[in-house]
Amino acid sequence: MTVPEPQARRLDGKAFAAALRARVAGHVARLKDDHGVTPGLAVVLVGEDPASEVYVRNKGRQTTEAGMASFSHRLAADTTQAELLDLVARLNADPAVHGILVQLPLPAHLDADAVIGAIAPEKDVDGFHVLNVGRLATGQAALVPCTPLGCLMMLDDLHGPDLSGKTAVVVGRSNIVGKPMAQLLLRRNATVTVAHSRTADLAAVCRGADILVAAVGRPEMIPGAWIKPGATVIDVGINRVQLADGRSVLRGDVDFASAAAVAGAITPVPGGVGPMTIACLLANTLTAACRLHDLPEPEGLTP
Ligand SMILES: Nc1nc2c(c(=O)[nH]1)N[C@@H](CN(C=O)c1ccc(C(=O)N[C@@H](CCC(=O)O)C(=O)O)cc1)CN2
Repeated sequence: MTVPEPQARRLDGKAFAAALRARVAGHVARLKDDHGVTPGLAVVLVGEDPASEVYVRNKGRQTTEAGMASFSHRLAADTTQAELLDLVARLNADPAVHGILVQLPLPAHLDADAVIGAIAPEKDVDGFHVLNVGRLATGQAALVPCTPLGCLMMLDDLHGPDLSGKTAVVVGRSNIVGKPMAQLLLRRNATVTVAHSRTADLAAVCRGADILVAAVGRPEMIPGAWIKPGATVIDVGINRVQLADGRSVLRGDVDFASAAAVAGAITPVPGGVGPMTIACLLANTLTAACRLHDLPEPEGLTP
């Protein structure tokens, strides 16, 4: 089998995230020195999902490294809805906590929508509360979901803040990625299509995209043949795949080898969008702290 030559620029999310974290840490140090405010992030994990354990540990470590206060709440898998809501109410009322994040997925017996709806919108650093969703959709100051915010920052860096005349296709319509990503691209004046599993001729729709964001959660579903030559490809998929030799590896929603031979720029998996998720969480926590204390927000951390 011949492996196609990569021609696309590889967008290094690890380096981008490290630079963003350093910027956030600088702002946090100034906030502490000038105003005596230490941004605080509370992360709630219910149960023992192994991937969530890793993400939550990384969130706590990176929060502390940025000079912020980290509050970790680990609850048993059989925690009741009432117990979880009680914790959220206490965090809402705690002045040392500026950001609250409940790690998803929650165990099946818990109602995630109700839990997210109970988080004070001004502390909802995930940007999942309906008030923040509505604010984003209507162009008002919102807290924006971390993964799409990270994608936007990488796109801004590559294309600048105006995507007028460009066609963007988002494959996937989740509340966490697909829908907010489409809103953010609209804000940048792109002409946006949201495609999904019921879209007719998905290949042709994708081939029309100057910017293609893949967020479907199906390993390597999008081949290079679906990509417009020179397009920017942002791969949000993080799929764990078992190889024939027994090894477990991470794969995106895009077939990297064939896509990189056609695209102009592409994010890899791992090391693309993933690391931006936690860096943007830190940025959102800083933004929330500034807003809660009525202080000016640092530039470039919100869309
Ligand atoms: N409350 C939330 N829950 C979940 C979110 C979220 O934004 N808020 N997103 C995902 C998980 N997630 C953060 O919580 C997350 C996913 C991936 C990465 C990341 O850095 N990925 C690396 C690979 C890591 C690995 O080896 O597994 C990469 O892509 O390079 C960070 C955070 C679901 N839940």
